[in-house]
Amino acid sequence: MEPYRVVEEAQGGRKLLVPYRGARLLAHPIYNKGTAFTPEERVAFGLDGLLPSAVGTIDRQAVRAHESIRRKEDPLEKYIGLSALQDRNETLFYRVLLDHIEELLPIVYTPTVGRACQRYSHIYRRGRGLWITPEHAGRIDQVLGNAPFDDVRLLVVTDNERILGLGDLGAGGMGIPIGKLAIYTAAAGIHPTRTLPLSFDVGTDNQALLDDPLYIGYRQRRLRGPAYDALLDELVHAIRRRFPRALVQWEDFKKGNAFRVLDRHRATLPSFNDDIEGTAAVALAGMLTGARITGIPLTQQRIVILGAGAAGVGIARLIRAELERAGLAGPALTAAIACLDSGGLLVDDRRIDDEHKREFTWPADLARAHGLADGPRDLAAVVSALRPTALLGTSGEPGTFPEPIIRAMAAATRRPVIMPMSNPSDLSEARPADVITWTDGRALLGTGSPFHPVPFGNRTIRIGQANNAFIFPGVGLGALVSEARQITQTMFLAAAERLAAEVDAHDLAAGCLFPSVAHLRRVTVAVAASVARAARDAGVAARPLDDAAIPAAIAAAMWEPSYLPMEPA
Ligand SMILES: NC(=O)C1=CN([C@@H]2O[C@H](COP(=O)(O)OP(=O)(O)OC[C@H]3O[C@@H](n4cnc5c(N)ncnc54)[C@H](OP(=O)(O)O)[C@@H]3O)[C@@H](O)[C@H]2O)C=CC1
Ligand SMILES: CC(=O)C(=O)O
Ligand SMILES: [Mg+2]
Repeated sequence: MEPYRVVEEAQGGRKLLVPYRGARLLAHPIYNKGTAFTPEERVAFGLDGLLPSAVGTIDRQAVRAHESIRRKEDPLEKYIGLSALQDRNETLFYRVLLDHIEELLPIVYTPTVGRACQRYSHIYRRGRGLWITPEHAGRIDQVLGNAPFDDVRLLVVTDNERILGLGDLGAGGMGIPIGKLAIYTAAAGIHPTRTLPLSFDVGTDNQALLDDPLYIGYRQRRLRGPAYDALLDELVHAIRRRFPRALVQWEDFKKGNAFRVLDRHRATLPSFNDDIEGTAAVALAGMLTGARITGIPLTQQRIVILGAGAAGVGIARLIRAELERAGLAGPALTAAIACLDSGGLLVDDRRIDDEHKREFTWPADLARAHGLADGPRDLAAVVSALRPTALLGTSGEPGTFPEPIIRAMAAATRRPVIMPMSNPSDLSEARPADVITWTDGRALLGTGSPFHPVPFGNRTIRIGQANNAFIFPGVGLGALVSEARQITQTMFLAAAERLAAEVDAHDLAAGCLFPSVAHLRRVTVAVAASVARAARDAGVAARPLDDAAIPAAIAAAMWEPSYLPMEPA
């Protein structure tokens, strides 16, 4: 591990201390400036003759790099091109990503990252981040010492078992931590040297991968049970020791491990599960924006969630917490949220072994009071009986919001909130153009993956993205600036409320539940400020900041992708 060092100069300038020269410097993505090395730097760092004559600027380089990405037609080729740029010159990669965030987020993130994860072993070029396997047991601390930089503040860790809605993708899941951290850097300005993607590669039960001669991962069936826990405990303690200031984001673990790992390590190190908690905050934000548009307060909404896994349970927990804060209690609180799994509505006259589902299981009496005593309790029956004002999908099953159900929603509610949140796009519970047609343009929509705007009548409807990308960068940034020791539920409530508040009057009038992704960086700063405040108020901030001090602390923590003058280290 090496330090990344920037020195402040007396005149207020900043210089980067660089430990490499010549070809090694050009090959280092963190320090490389390509054609933008100045004539003086070319002499000082032994680069003369290694670069063409013209001295470029990052602006011109960004135009060239963007042109070459645009020329590619296949999104997967664009992904490969962008990864190559990231591996060559990270500053330029982030500059291009930020300049074209709406166009490129669907490449580095959902939906294309899903395809990249599926094809990972076949498109693999170069390692990034760390891969921890059972072969490292007993020496994980030493392996963490091989990370390229020493002051890591943020890790995104996956065990690859539930990558988006695509299931167990083995070592290919690494595309997700890499993509999430790219969003952290683009949206929250976390410097790339402070981030570390980590694949907890404990094997795969995906037979096609095990049979693939090109598979790059740990070619064994998944480690499970106490051996899994012991390896993860070792990893967590090694992270604590090596990177004592780091926050960990657990990502795309399958439900059982997702809940267990989160609970087991919540107090060991600042950590959160993005699929359970980040997703919940984006869903709650969508509900709060919906309430702003319709004027129906959250406490009077009837909410149905299709999918009672990690995401669905997380959403139900956070919405319930918000409802409790608003004074709802008892049976009214229970009745406000109906959750369904593949067996239909969760009711206690059914056998439900999953303890997390039981948190949202209705007493049979409540189901009976709503006319759901006998007969099917599938989504169609539930929508017909409850006449919900909001329908959220976290099932990972495409087409599970079919026309009759959406039409029934629209018949009962003037402006129903409909959020098919499953990823990637092909797994969305419904396609926005259909939902808009079936509701005569009245639905308030949010989708997990990006969809093109939909023309309807004389207007074009922008589809808001109900994706945790609007939440986790602000939660991470707010937690880091306040040096939060734990990530609390109140921090996610604050993030959700702030995201909803960031939807402007124009978007509200147009019926958009979320801001445009083009504003991701501005929204992230706002969310981070609210999260830092919530961390302070919850008493978990080692650096409790006054409201007035928060904006400056956030601005100081954020990196802009531009080149610094260099000096030999
Ligand atoms: N937009 C966003 O920001 C996010 C979206 N997601 C997406 O949510 C999806 C689910 O993720 P996750 O919760 O982790 O997955 P899980 O596997 O934990 O949960 C899936 C749930 O859906 C239920 N289900 C599956 N098929 C049906 C069906 N036909 N009808 C009703 N219920 C069904 C399952 O039922 P059973 O329990 O009976 O098997 C289970 O309860 C993924 O596609 C993921 O990409 C996740 C995180 C963030
Ligand atoms: C967005 C996300 O985290 C997921 O689909 O898993
Ligand atoms: Mg996820």
